[in-house]
Amino acid sequence: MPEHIQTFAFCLITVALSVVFALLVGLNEKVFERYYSSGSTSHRGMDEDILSLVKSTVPPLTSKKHKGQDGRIGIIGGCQDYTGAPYFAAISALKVGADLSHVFCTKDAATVIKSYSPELIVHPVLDSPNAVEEIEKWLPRLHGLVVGPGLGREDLLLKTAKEVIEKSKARDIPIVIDADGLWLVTQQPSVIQGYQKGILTPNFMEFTRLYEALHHEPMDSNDYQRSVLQLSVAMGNLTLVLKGEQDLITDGNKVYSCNLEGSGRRCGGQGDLLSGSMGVLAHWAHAASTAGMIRSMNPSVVAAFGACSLTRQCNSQAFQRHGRSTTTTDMIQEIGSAFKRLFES
Ligand SMILES: NC(=O)C1=CN([C@@H]2O[C@H](COP(=O)(O)OP(=O)(O)OC[C@H]3O[C@@H](n4cnc5c(N)ncnc54)[C@H](O)[C@@H]3O)[C@@H](O)[C@H]2O)[C@@H](O)CC1
Ligand SMILES: Nc1ncnc2c1ncn2[C@@H]1O[C@H](COP(=O)(O)OP(=O)(O)OP(=O)(O)O)[C@@H](O)[C@H]1O
Ligand SMILES: [Mg+2]
Repeated sequence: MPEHIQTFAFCLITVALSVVFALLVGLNEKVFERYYSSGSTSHRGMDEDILSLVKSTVPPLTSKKHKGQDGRIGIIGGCQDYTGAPYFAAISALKVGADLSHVFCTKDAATVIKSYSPELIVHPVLDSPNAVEEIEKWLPRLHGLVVGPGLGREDLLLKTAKEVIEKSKARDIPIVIDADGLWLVTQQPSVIQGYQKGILTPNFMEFTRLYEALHHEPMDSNDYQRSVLQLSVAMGNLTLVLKGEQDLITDGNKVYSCNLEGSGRRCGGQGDLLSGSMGVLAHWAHAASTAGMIRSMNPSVVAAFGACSLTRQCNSQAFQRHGRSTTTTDMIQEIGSAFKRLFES
């Protein structure tokens, strides 16, 4: 066969093989997409869609606003044993973009928390005899509440937290429940059951306790997605975030998985950064939803996904600088640039 015909045949076969290969890859992607949209949803396109929804909820910075308009967030927590957790949550809320951050804690925790930062407004009322009245006075001025970081498990403090949750629900305030607030929910699920502006952020142990309290059987550790769906439904389609290697987020309809790369560093306090940021993002998402700017997704799920992505991005950035010595304080220093990268670019 002449040489030019041989070359032509070779090119033809190469082109044909490339076309077949491209078709197979395309088909594979379709199957992948179908699989994920019917089960847990986590792939780049979907992540970007949710992140752009989060972006759309971020209020613009303009010279026309007054202090407080972008969010006044309250943290219920801080007792003799734990002063770091409410501080981490409250300062994270500010760093994400809330204008004011209030901490309602016990008397002996207050001076300690104030001394960490002059930016926080600290109310030493949580163990006072009229604690609920003292906190209730502030509720009309709050846009979001985070209940639980460093709250402790004393009955009296949990009772106060419960009454504050009830009062906040009556005012339609978005409520994130974390840490010892989840201990309360495990004892009395009805305190938040069915509240559409509520979000629970359990770590693995907190989730296990909640699941077993509601389902009266051990959870299936081979299928966390199913367990998280079941628990959300049992809680009246409440938004849940099961934190871990992947953060699983659901309102009982679909499970979204946030697996943006963090690092292998698991220092205490990362969960507090998450719940504090979520308090702000929940306020922004519900405000955007009321204004008709989010229609396709539950605003609580949007806020949860945004806060998980932000926490993991902070973890990754802090780890690049500090490696094994990374602490939550280092992560908090990254909030500004992580936020910009995820939500303002
Ligand atoms: N600096 C501070 O003041 C801090 C205080 N914290 C407070 O400490 C209190 C107790 O919180 P905890 O988170 O310790 O709650 P728990 O007392 O329920 O303990 C959970 C335990 O589960 C373990 N765990 C987590 N994930 C696990 C997994 N996948 N498999 C097995 N074990 C797992 C953790 O190591 C922890 O010991 C809360 O009030 C919390 O806010 C924490 O937020 C950490 C920082
Ligand atoms: N294995 C993991 N890999 C990557 N990121 C993780 C992993 N575990 C947790 N995270 C991230 O850290 C965040 C906090 O989760 P964590 O389980 O540390 O909460 P926590 O136990 O409540 O923390 P805290 O010490 O503040 O109470 C999660 O939302 C997630 O973004
Ligand atoms: Mg925690």
